[in-house]
Amino acid sequence: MSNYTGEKENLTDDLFIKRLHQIFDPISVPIIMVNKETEVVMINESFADYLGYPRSQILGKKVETVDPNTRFPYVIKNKQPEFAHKHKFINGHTALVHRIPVLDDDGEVVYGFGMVIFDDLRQLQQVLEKNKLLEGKLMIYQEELKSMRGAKYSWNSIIGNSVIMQDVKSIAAKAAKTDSNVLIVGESGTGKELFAHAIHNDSKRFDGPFIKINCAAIPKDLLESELFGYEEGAFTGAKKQGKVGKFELANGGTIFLDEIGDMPLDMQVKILRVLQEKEVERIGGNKTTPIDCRIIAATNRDLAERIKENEFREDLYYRLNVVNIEVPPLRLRKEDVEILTLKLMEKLSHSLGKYVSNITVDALDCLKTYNWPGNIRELENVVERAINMTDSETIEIQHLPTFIIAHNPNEQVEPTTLTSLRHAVDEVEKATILKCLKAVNYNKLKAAKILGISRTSLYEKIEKFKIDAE
Ligand SMILES: Nc1ncnc2c1ncn2[C@@H]1O[C@H](COP(=O)(O)OP(=O)(O)OP(=O)(O)O)[C@@H](O)[C@H]1O
Repeated sequence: MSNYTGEKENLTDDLFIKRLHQIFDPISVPIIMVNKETEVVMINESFADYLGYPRSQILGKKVETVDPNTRFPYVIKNKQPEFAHKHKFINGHTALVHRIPVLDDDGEVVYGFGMVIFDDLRQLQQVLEKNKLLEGKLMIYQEELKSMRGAKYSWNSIIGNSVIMQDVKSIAAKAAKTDSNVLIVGESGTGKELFAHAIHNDSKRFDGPFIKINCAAIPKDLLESELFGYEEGAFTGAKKQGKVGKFELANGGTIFLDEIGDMPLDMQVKILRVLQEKEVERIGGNKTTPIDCRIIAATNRDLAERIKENEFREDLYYRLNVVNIEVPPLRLRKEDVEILTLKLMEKLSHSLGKYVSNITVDALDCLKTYNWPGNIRELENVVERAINMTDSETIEIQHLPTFIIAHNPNEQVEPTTLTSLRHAVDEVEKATILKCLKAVNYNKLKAAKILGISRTSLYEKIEKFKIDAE
């Protein structure tokens, strides 16, 4: 620093000005310096071009004579800089300029420094418009990225008013407020993933990423690179630029290890290491990256059993199972079937673009007595199928699959008896049609209306059941 002041003091004024020109000429931004008498002592080529005069005609002249609108006299008098001021030049251009007084050690003005930061305000306008557009686009991408990386579901997405579900939700809500690892257990299709999303969304990490990996769906030899990533050229077939692993992607947020019970033992060891060391190392890499992410794991396997069979590491189990959430199967909360069915009808009607809002009591009773081995996922499928089957706004019993209609909760139905059950249904159908035909004096149009089927379909059934309809 002392060098800088010392050197400047040794320079003659002429040399100093020469140096300034040498510095500012190569710069394409218009720059000017005036002395305290507002005489131009330096003007770079860019500024001279901008004003449209040769430099020799400007140097040494009072700046007011070159540019009558100049505010340099005020800046020098008031010793106050003006930043990004709008200025109309004699050449008719409106620009944005800085004017800065240069003070000596005693605070007295020695020079005035000026530069044009935008030589055409229309350009600035365009830049601002472009920026606005880019900001808008950025917001859309950020939203998209959030929905791709983020957790979609909240507590409201988890439908169920049964006491058992209320209890599970309240445990999960408490877990959300801690930063402990969570293990969610329950049969397939019970909504474990919904719980994982809701916990993340209600946690302090809600703003961070939510990264899901299904440990059972990814081939064993790819799982490691999915979880930990790899460096360039780590193995044959590796992407040139390498790959970021799920743990790194989840940094600052939550990683959801779905189907953890199916994770191979060697990978369990590696996960345990990440949990203990809180850092990951990419395959083929030689540096570790610190990781701050919460783990939510889920499984439909009996982990205690897997531990006994030496298929799951006990130490990993304890690390993951800090908070345990057990999502009950649907058969243990049959009181939720009605609300779930209605909400699913609403949701699926919307996505299928077919408005179906009612379900008959018979059809609903049938759903309530079924045991739902596939849980809510199965109910979702059944409701979707029924919406597709119905021609009205109502789901009726005949829109449900036969295996649900045939289900008898008090009796174990053997597959072989299903034919006779179907036969029984046929018998009931035949008797009902016959009764109806008799009641309307064999008027087929009236009978079809009462039975809620088309005339063609009635004729087909008369034919099928060999009913004497004359
Ligand atoms: N309580 C619920 N309310 C509304 N929808 C639910 C509920 N539980 C589950 N679902 C729906 O059921 C389907 C299965 O849920 P989810 O994938 O969360 O189950 P899972 O227990 O994680 O299953 P798996 O063990 O097979 O991965 C999803 O479409 C989900 O939206």
